[in-house]
Amino acid sequence: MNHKERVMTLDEFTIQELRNYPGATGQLSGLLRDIGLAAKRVNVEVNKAGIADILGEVGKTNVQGESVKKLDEFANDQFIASLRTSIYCCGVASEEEENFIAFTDEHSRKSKYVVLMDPLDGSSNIDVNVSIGTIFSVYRRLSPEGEECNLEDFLQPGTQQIAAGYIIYGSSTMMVYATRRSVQGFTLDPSIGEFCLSHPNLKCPPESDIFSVNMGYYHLYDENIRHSIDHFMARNENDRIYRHRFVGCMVAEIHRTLIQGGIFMYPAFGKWKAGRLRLCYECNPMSFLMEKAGGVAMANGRQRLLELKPVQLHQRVPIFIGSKNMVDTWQDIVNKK
Ligand SMILES: O=P(O)(O)OC[C@H]1O[C@](O)(COP(=O)(O)O)[C@@H](O)[C@@H]1O
Ligand SMILES: [Mg+2]
Ligand SMILES: [Mg+2]
Repeated sequence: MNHKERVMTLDEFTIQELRNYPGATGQLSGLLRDIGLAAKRVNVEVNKAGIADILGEVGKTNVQGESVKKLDEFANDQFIASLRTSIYCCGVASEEEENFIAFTDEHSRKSKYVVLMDPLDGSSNIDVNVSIGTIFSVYRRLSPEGEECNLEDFLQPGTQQIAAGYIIYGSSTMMVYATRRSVQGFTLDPSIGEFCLSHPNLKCPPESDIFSVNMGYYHLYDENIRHSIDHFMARNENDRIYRHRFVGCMVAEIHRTLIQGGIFMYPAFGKWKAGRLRLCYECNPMSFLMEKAGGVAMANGRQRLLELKPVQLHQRVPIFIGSKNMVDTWQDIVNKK
């Protein structure tokens, strides 16, 4: 790189955005910077997980009955602490907390945003050094500013999101977020400890040769879902070849899909009759981001995921998300059956 070309940091970028939109108050920018700061703290622990006492389980289960890993708990505590300190957030809901948390101090009560999050996504990858992530979603509260936030603030349809994004702790650490205007990707430069704008104005390619689904459950999926998956599997050498990927971490699947295109599916089946992934803090934020990047996100062959009205914080939902043409084709197949 020419030494005169300087990559903008997250802080610099959000300040520049403020200049472009003079009506903006800077509160969302401040909130995104606070989330970025918590992510850096989590990143430090993730990076030394093998030598710090951070691998393995805490020895308790969360509200979903899943075993909590030490890193799940650490990430949850870090993000909540940052948001509590932030003057831009009045409350948070997390995968690891049964109920939402309303921040009661004067500054927090006056702020207009609530945050929903999966502090550590892809938990089963932690102990084997495979990509993990954090997912977040930001809504403007419905309750009056100055009061404590309430459950309805957190149960808004995904279409109402103001911003959403993820942090991927992968071979490098990135923060990617969407606002109503665009999707921007920042890579953590460890030499200066800052997220730097590396992937401006991300767009999901409309077509790709990658499909992603847990094939271990193939025989448990409904017939029309199996049929739609079959479409991506070559039967003879003249068939179009698709490549299959499954990382076991939604953040990693979405990140790959955003950059290289493809379709990621997590259908309902067996014990996950309502789907496996969570609507409010996994599927809604990723669907918002994917749509802002030109992709599509469905809850079934006919239902746009973002239009669902959540009825509870930890609700689950099936998801079919990714490149526009591929999800459109998938819909045609699944609706015909
Ligand atoms: O291996 P399985 O059972 O298909 O589950 C994989 C899915 O579980 C998840 O890890 C669930 O998220 P958590 O790790 O936050 O519970 C997703 O990221 C991933 O897509
Ligand atoms: Mg998750
Ligand atoms: Mg999680």
